Amino acid sequence: MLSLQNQRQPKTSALVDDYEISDTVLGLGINGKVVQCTNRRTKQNYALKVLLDNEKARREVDLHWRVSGCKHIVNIIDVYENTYSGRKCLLVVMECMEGGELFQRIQDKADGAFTEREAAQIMHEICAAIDYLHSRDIAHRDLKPENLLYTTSQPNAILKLTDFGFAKETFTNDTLQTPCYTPYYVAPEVLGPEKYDKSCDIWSLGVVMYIIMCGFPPFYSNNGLAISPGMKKRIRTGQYDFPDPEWTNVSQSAKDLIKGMLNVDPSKRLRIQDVIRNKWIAQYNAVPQTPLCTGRMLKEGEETWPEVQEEMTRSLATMRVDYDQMQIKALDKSNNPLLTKRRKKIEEIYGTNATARN
Ligand SMILES: Nc1ncnc2c1ncn2[C@@H]1O[C@H](COP(=O)(O)OP(=O)(O)OP(=O)(O)O)[C@@H](O)[C@H]1O
Repeated sequence: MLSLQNQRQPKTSALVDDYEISDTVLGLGINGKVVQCTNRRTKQNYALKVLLDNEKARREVDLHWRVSGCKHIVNIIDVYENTYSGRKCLLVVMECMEGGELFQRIQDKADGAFTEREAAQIMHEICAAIDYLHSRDIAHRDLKPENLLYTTSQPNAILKLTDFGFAKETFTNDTLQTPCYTPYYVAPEVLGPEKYDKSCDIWSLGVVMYIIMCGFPPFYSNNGLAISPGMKKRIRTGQYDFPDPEWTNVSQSAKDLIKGMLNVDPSKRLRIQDVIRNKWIAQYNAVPQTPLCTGRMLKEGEETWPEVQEEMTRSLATMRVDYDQMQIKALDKSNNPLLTKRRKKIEEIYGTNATARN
């Protein structure tokens, strides 16, 4: 159930009255196409994402809209609720990110032109987006290369995070949203551990930073199959290294930061506050200008890049499921008397499996 508080309402007028939809496809995702559209009055170009209107889509739009004010998050301009061939759709008009994906831009740089300091600046921008979200108790849960886009192809372009399809409010627990539950009386910590969802974003930050520094991922499957059992084990046990020669000149501070973000235990993993306070991020202007081999390695691995993306997508999906289950277990084990009382009441109403619904 979505809170109506502060929730903006989509327009019910026809989108085509205000925007002309073009044939230019900006990107493809599991939820459909993102196409270019043009404001009829201002002639400005925008990106249009079409979603089938359902509860999941409403949540995506609501959360994305709420955090649209952040400089490092793709801005939502307008949302329409229109019907096409009898199907209700949500039409999301966003700023058009003409600069394309982060890793394409790094790959396009001349060999040796990309330095550790630039890498730190990029991480600083991505961390600003995650900090904005986490401080508002929202976890993105789908932070991956293709969701990091540049405003333009100019040198001063801004890097922004998009795609809130898996975003989640970290203090809302569906299991407790029953008529007998009054949220105003309950302290946030009573609602259960919210750390798992946020720690998923920190793991992604660690993987993205690793790739930014060297041009290949920390975990990959040996047999070419996306997320093989071996790869899953390596992720779970934190088996990755910093091989030579790509990592030889990279600073120890950068490696330590990655280690902190890829800690296998989500409760020991760094939090976004630790990350943004880390010297390598906070004082990115003082990071050494050591040339990195990222561009060359990305070029060399161009053919396998779709697999790298696929693997990260699957790893995140696995992690979301695992963490949701850990969260439910942690809730079940909680000794908090108020929670126990509520759980008993829920069980009286819905039966014994009620607390496992999510
Ligand atoms: N505002 C934008 N400007 C330009 N291109 C965009 C914009 N938003 C999305 N795209 C492109 O469209 C692709 C798909 O968008 P998005 O990730 O939002 O859709 P999705 O269906 O949720 O995808 P996914 O499969 O990643 O979950 C992006 O990877 C990107 O290439």
